[in-house]
Amino acid sequence: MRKPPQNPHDLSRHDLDDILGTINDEARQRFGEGKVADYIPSLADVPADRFGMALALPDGTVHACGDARERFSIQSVSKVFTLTLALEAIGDDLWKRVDREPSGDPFNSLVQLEYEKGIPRNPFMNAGALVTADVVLSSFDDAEATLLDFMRARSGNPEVGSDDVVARSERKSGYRNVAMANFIRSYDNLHNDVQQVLDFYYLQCALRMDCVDLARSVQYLADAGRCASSGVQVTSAEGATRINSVMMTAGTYDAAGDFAYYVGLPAKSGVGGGIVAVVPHVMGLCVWSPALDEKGNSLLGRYALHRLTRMTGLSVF
Ligand SMILES: NC(=O)CC[C@H](N)C(=O)O
Repeated sequence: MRKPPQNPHDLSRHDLDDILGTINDEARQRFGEGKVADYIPSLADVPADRFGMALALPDGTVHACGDARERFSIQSVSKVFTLTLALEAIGDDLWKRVDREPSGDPFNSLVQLEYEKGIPRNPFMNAGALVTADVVLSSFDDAEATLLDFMRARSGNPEVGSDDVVARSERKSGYRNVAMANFIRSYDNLHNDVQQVLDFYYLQCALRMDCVDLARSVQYLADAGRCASSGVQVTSAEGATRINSVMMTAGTYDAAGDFAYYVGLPAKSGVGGGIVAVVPHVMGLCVWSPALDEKGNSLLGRYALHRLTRMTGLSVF
């Protein structure tokens, strides 16, 4: 077994390519495990036997393997970026409307909302992401254009866009999200029209990006808020630390404890099979494989991040 380096900076570029190659080979041997999400009809057609992984360093270089250039529906991975926009727009006032505690419940759970009077547990469960979406809608004249510009600048890819077919499919089948949004509205914790909030939320979830785009997009969280693709200071060093901490405790829903245990990195998953993760001060990462485990996280994505932290010694613990 490879001995973890004493210092992450001891890893050469050759080592990184080697490690990605090994993980890619191992992951492909496990195709067939897990199940592609089918509750959003247009996601059900995505082939399960795909695996890609990419990592982006602060100097702008990227290492990738497998299907890292195949685009997929980023779904809840988008919640990292809307959280960043909302925090930049209204700062700590956000925490009056959404908490930052782990939920221990599935991403689409409604159960705590009534006890907690319409204040969602964290910005990464659907309920919290709807409130965050509402804040973004109230804060920018054209929230959709702001989000698209943000994603294009972070990824360095001007072609990033949202997939209308997926957004419409979710609009048709999103009964739970409709219930949740109306319930939150009944506590006055949504300020815009409910349908407008839902439509913005579906648009953000339906963004299509690949692993390289997404590794580049989260890299600012690994470099004290500075985005290598654009040279922009996206958030302060403190802002990046805070977002990473919420990813650590709530980014993978009721599997956050399991991720801390096996992976040990701030991470955010989506039901499209993508997971972004951050090695603070070292790199932004994205892994994608569409088949999910029973908690709704990519099964091979979790495996790959586990292997990466074990092979490199890079974990926050
Ligand atoms: N965990 C996810 O990726 C869920 C996002 C999905 N759009 C939903 O609202 O159900």
